Amino acid sequence: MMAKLFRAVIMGPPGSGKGTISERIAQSFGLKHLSSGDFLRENIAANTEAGVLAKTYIERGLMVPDHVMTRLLLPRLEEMTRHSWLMDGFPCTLAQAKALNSTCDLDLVISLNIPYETLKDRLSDRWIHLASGRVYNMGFNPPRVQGRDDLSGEPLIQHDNDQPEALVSRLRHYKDVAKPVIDLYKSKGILHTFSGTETDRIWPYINSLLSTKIPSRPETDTQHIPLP
Ligand SMILES: Nc1ncnc2c1ncn2[C@H]1C[C@H](O)[C@@H](COP(=O)(O)OP(=O)(O)OP(=O)(O)O)O1
Ligand SMILES: Nc1nc2c(ncn2[C@@H]2O[C@H](COP(=O)(O)OP(=O)(O)O)[C@@H](O)[C@H]2O)c(=O)[nH]1
Repeated sequence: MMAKLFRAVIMGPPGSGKGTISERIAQSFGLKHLSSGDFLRENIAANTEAGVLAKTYIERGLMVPDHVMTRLLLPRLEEMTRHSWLMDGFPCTLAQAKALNSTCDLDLVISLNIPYETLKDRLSDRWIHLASGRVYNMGFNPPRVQGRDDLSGEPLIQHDNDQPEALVSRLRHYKDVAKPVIDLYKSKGILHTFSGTETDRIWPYINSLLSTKIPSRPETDTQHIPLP
């Protein structure tokens, strides 16, 4: 019998630890970590029609329009018929959530609720490897060689919009657009919210929630993760 696949979304403001926690979930539970930012970077690098369009928004520090995001992501998700996944960075608007809803049934949504001061401190110290999207933090998870990506050895950069001046408006925007999405998932009974200032303290709670839903062993290319 074909086992059911597990599909989850992680939401939270910039700097809330979506990427960091997604990596831990992927490692512990074998879900594929999908990231809207990674899909966009791939499409930009490959010069696809959607990638060329998305680039014009990202370069101006703007969100990519919903119709571009859904055109880019939904076909990729529809192809994922053999893997359980965790999506980070999508949906981030109600229109995106409705479009996702028409493609698949989510099992679980994780929402991270992190205080502003914590976000500000983390982001002002976030260093990024542009080509891969890998992130570092000089205190929390520093690179092995200062200023260099662990895998490629290429230089790390900081985004202007991670600096405190840009953060207030990014957070306001997140709150406005995420609220109806969070309300939607709450009404479906699949929303789980985690609050705190340290990823290491939030992680055990997420880990134990997921342990009740999926076995903690890596998924191979040919296996489906069965639900208990
Ligand atoms: N779901 C989405 N809808 C619209 N635009 C998006 C979406 N996801 C990503 N983008 C755009 C805006 C982002 O500036 C850009 C890169 O995304 P991402 O790698 O997630 O970085 P980010 O630094 O803005 O997010 P975060 O700080 O939350 O990690 O792509
Ligand atoms: N100091 C500190 N930094 C953290 C913690 N969790 C994540 N980070 C760092 O904070 C930044 C934002 O995390 P990230 O996972 O990119 O968040 P995202 O924007 O929600 O995807 C990164 O530089 C992480 O390395 C934490 O508990 N403490």
